[in-house]
Amino acid sequence: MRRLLIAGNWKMNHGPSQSREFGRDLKAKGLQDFSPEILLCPPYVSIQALRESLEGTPVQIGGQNLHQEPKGAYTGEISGEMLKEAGCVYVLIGHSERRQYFHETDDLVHAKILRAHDAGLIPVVCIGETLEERENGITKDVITRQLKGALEGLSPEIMKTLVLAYEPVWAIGTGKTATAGQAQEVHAMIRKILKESFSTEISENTRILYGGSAKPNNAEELLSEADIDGLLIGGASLKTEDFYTIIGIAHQLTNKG
Ligand SMILES: O=C(CO)COP(=O)(O)O
Repeated sequence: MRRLLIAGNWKMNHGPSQSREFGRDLKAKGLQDFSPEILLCPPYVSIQALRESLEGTPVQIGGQNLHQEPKGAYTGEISGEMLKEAGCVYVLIGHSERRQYFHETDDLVHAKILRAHDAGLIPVVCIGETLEERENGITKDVITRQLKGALEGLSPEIMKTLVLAYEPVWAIGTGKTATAGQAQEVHAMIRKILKESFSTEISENTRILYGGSAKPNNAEELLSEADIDGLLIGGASLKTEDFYTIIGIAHQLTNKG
């Protein structure tokens, strides 16, 4: 059974005071009886404020990235251990903005997954094709390459907890959501690759989130698809009301698998 996961990626938005305010507002709405797992990934400096303001709620905190080494002379970077100590449970790895602006490769994504696991964090590994790749009809090749590059050789132990997020680059921050059908098609393909590369069990148990202009008005349609096990939300996760509404929609739909 795959428990739905509703995750927010705040990217470079919401400093400590805004995060605290968001946390207070969300907590005030009451989250105790919701069935989906809830995750928020704020900027590093806001982790503590958000965690403290959501104390006593089921909301979990995640990092947006980590360095592939455990420590050392890497100015401006953050380690998995530090994220863990700060209270993170998850960490995003290989987001398309990291791949595009910070030149992260599939090999680096693979190294970061291993590091996250060693640090006791659950990786949320992001994959997705660009508009050009989709228009050239190579979505399947791109997804296959990203998946194999990131996951090949990982132990069943890591695969058992790891979460995938399919985020078509052309749908991120553009207001252009993949249709539920387009997303489902790729999610089903990802599950097939997992089955071929690992096992039926891993394929059936791995959660695959969708990300890219997910909003209150399309959440139900997306989450109703058989292979969509949650959402990774950018813009709409910055507003308490929108994020809360999406969690409520997921609650109504409960688990998959
Ligand atoms: O990149 C995303 C989440 O990681 C999606 O961002 P938007 O929801 O703003 O399109």
